[in-house]
Amino acid sequence: MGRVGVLLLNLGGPEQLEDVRPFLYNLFSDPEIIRLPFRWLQRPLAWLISTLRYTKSQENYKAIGGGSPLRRITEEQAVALQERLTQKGHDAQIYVGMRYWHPFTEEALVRIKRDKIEQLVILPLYPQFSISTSGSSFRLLERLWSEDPALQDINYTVIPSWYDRPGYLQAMSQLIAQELDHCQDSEHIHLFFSAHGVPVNYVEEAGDPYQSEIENCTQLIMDTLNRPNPHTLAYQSRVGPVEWLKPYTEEAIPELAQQGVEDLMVVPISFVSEHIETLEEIDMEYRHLAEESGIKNFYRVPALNTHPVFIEDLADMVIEALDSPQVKFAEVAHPPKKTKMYPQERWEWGMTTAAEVWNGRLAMIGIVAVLVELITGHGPLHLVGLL
Ligand SMILES: C=CC1=C(C)c2cc3[nH]c(cc4nc(cc5[nH]c(cc1n2)c(C)c5CCC(=O)O)C(CCC(=O)O)=C4C)c(C)c3C=C
Ligand SMILES: [Fe+2]
Repeated sequence: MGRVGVLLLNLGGPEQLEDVRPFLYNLFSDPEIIRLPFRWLQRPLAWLISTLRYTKSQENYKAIGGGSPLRRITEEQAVALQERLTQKGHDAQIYVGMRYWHPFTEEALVRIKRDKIEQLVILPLYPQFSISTSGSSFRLLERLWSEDPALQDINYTVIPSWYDRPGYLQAMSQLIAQELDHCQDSEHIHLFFSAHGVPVNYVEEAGDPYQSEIENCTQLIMDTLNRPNPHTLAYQSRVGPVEWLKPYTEEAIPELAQQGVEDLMVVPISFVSEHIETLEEIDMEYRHLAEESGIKNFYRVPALNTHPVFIEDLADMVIEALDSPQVKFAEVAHPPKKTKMYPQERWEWGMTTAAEVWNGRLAMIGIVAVLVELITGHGPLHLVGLL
């Protein structure tokens, strides 16, 4: 086997407050983040949204110390992974490729070429696949590969998602168990799995497997944890006016409080590192909301970061990927679209949406017929030659 490299993919985050606006511009310029009917609208809209959003976003980054810790933690994960691979007898160089901030994916590829890597394992640091995260990075890589013959010489393989790996599930349940064991009467604590949301149309129309992977992952973690605690899954970090996956975290927390839940433990589920959405959104905004809603004890399970069981599993994933048939971008970058059937297209008898739509259509034909007769002096049947 030639020189081995591992490319860790993540989203990236602004390291200082001045980075927030250009970071948001990069994020919203991505058609996998905002899906628009016209490509030419993407950049003007990205400029508008980043301009309108950055001061509020800067306040959030200020609240967690002035920048995202995502780069530092991802680089620590890279070092830990390299050490674990070495201990397992595998010499590999690890690269970090962020989608929207430094070190950009493009920068990582320059280093990969410079180091003359021959075998590359591409490993997204998102346990579950979404078009908006791993999918976006895979599409970018697919394009960069198609434009660069030097990259085409590298034997690469992609790991699309890994939420069902026993090591990852074990590490997550260890973190939850540890947190529960610090509390009294821990069996009464309600476990609240909070995943990053995506717009509903990603799942229902674009075929994003994200929701089903998140649901399976939650169940697998609960099975591995093997404790009697009740649990709920909800989705956080909604952006913009369209409908996102439900229940929304900000609605589910007060609802649980109303049902009498007093002890809530939030488990961040779609992230493996601490970042703005754990440190600010969960630890500050949702904690405040929970306390206002009547939750007495609010706990949060930490992100995996460099948890040794997790790093061990990443190392095993890399070794297994090197020994398995290669997975190419074309297989993972484009999930098959779903053909959505709207309720008004599915015929059912009775006072249904379909009947209402057909009544409307027939009424429109009637109105047009009357207008035609008023204007031409002849009815439609006369006009088509039937009378
Ligand atoms: C699985 C994880 C993530 C999914 C799915 C995801 C989808 C998604 N995100 C936005 C909008 C924003 N995301 C932002 C930051 C951000 N998002 C994730 C993860 C997922 N995003 C991470 C790891 C980060 C970086 C956090 C950091 O520490 O800097 C932001 C910027 C932060 C803010 O202003 O709130 C935005 C905006 C959309 C629209 C989307 C799906 C379509
Ligand atoms: Fe996000």
